[in-house]
Amino acid sequence: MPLPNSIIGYTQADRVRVRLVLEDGFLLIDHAQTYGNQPSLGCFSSISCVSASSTDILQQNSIVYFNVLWAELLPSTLENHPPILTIDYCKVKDEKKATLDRVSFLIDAQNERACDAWIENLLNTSYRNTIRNKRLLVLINPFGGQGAALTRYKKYSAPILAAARCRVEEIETKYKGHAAEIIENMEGLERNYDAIVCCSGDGIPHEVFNGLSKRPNVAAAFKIPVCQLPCGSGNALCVNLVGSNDLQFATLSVVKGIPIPVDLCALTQDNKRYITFLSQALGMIADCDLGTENMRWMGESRFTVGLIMRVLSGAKYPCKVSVRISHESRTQVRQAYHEHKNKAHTSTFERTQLPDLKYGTVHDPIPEDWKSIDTSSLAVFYVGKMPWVSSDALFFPAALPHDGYMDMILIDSSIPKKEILSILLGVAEGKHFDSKYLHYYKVDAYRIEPKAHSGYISIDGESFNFTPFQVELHPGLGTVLSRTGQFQAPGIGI
Ligand SMILES: Nc1ncnc2c1ncn2[C@@H]1O[C@H](COP(=O)(O)OP(=O)(O)OP(=O)(O)O)[C@@H](O)[C@H]1O
Repeated sequence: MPLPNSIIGYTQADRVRVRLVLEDGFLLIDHAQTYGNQPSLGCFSSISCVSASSTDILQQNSIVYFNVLWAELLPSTLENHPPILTIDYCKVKDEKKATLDRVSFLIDAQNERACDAWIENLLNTSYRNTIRNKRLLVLINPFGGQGAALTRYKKYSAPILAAARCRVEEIETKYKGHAAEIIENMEGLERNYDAIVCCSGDGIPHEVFNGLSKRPNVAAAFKIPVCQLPCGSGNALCVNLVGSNDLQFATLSVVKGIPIPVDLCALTQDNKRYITFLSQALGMIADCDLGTENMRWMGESRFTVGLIMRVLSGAKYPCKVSVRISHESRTQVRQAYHEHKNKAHTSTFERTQLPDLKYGTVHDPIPEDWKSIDTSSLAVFYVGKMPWVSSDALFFPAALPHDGYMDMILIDSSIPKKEILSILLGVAEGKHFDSKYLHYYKVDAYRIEPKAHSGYISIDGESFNFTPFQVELHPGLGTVLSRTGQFQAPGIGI
């Protein structure tokens, strides 16, 4: 028997009769059915009053399925009091901010069974693209976001996860590297969880991907989606997957997110092998990120101030870059972007072991077909696998989750200082992409060898040794939870 797609209920406050209809894309809470085109006689407790046209009714009294968390029928506890239908959902503003809310209706006792079936229909539709009652492993860095991560999680995220009836295990990280250890060693991780949620900055996801790479069955481990509740100082993973760093909106996206495969990068340095999911930087960006700790008192502007100081002083970062470039001109990069943008996501990775390194490690000879760029005057070396590197820096507008390339930006310090400044201060909207003063390549492997004795290397925002490293791609190795199945970035025009 098909499940019913509408049910009659009554508002609790004034017993106004309403029809709850499962429309295409949203749940309609319809006064008009009862009263024709007349204004309604009352209001719902949590939804604004309806007064004018049917368009207003639609706009004001509908809940998009993505925002529906749960619905249930509470049997009546008092004699002669009908059962109550409750619908928990997130009120969403501008596709960026969310708040938890609930609407409730009285149901005729004789409609109880029909209402149960309707609820099933509503939940099936609301969770069409993802798992219901997700089992979540939440890793909380209590020091993330200047020590506010735990409090913010409890206040803003936990209530939404509870409303969605997720089954949650929370673990606080106790020291640097703890998240990687938890993920590497947890028994039954693949069996017991539907997602790993990093309640942190980008440091914990970095550790999680590295922990997953050490599991005995790497293919199964990397199928667990990783996602982020933005509770750190840098929350790029969330910005790319959710399109906002509002904690409640991100929590809704954890509940409703769609698993998608993402390329991950293998990095070798000294005698170690790592996974990096976001970015690798040397030069001004790494310097401003990691070398401005003494300016933390300035808050977020330390990065901009650090940048201006370095550009004005003509800072240079001599190094040798050897790179396997797949798309070199901006036209080729655009073509590659549009070719891959709408391709179906199919993860090709099936072996149980971490894939072999196609190009060896940083200690092996450099393949002959790699291009060599030997420069004493590099200003910026930045490689990314996701468009946003922070909520206000769209450094890699052409990056895609699963195109098999990393995006590389090189800027030489010999260009006019005002051009470097305008590029770096203009990344907020990704407008630098068309600047003739920078190189923007799609690459699939590279090595960088710094020539100075000391400096900063930033990998996913974390500080690494200042020694040569080499990176190549593992296409589609990782899985993340995306709000829409894509990265949330404007992309680049044709
Ligand atoms: N209990 C802990 N004590 C100290 N360091 C920790 C702890 N838990 C996690 N860490 C480490 O803190 C680092 C930063 O974490 P995260 O990215 O979550 O926060 P953040 O606020 O963005 O920090 P930062 O501004 O330092 O990047 C990571 O390297 C992580 O391993």
